[in-house]
Amino acid sequence: MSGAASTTAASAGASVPAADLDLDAPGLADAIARVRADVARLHDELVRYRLVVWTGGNVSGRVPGADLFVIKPSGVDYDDLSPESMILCDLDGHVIPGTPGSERSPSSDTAAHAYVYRNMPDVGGVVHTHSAYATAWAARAEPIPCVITGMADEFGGEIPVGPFAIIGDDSIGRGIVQTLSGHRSRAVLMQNHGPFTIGKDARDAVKAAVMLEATAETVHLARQLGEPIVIPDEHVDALFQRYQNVYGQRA
Ligand SMILES: O=C(CO)[C@@H](O)[C@@H](O)COP(=O)(O)O
Repeated sequence: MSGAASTTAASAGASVPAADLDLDAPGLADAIARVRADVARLHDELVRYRLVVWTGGNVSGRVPGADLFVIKPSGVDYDDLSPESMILCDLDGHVIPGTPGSERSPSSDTAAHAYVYRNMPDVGGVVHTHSAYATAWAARAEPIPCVITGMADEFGGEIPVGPFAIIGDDSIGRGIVQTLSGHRSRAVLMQNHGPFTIGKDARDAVKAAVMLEATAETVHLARQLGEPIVIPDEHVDALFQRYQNVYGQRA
């Protein structure tokens, strides 16, 4: 396929530029197949948790060890998404020609996802939705204050707002990276648009999108009853540390 070297990037520690990859090398081919399957399947979670209407949201996942990611085609019904219809891109957001799905246009937000992968090397998944409550906060450009423990657990503080940005070029990506770099939150409310979430992989970014919407709804409801009480920083820190390091099952 593309590139001269037969690097099995998935098994290598460092990330290998797309042009140097042999996409048919077994390790890399398996890694791409896994990410294609995960990304296709995870769109069902957006529907299950009612984070999207029609085709208005997207999931992508980085291919471990390679300068590649997988994203959905633009405007295709979620019921019609399959691993083979996912689109493989390099980290400049260019579709890799000759690969399954490459005959279709990738998501309108491909440039934004690519910018995040280029500039946040630890990010392995990106999600965008227009989920109702989070988008309502985004419409007001108001950060969601940290007033419930579940939010401290998951996001380590308030959910920040990113700038207004035009769809289709780097602008959204720049806004996401600017806002989330050095921030504990894995979610940003892009002004007048909606939420973008990041994670260590695509599933983790979907989890952040689900938790964000629940948070946005609960804090909105709390505000109908009066002014919610902001959790002091030292408690937020303790909750975040416990949830991130102790909660759940340890390997
Ligand atoms: O936010 C927007 C457009 O406003 C897009 O993310 C959304 O409609 C989904 O587009 P794609 O189907 O991923 O191209």
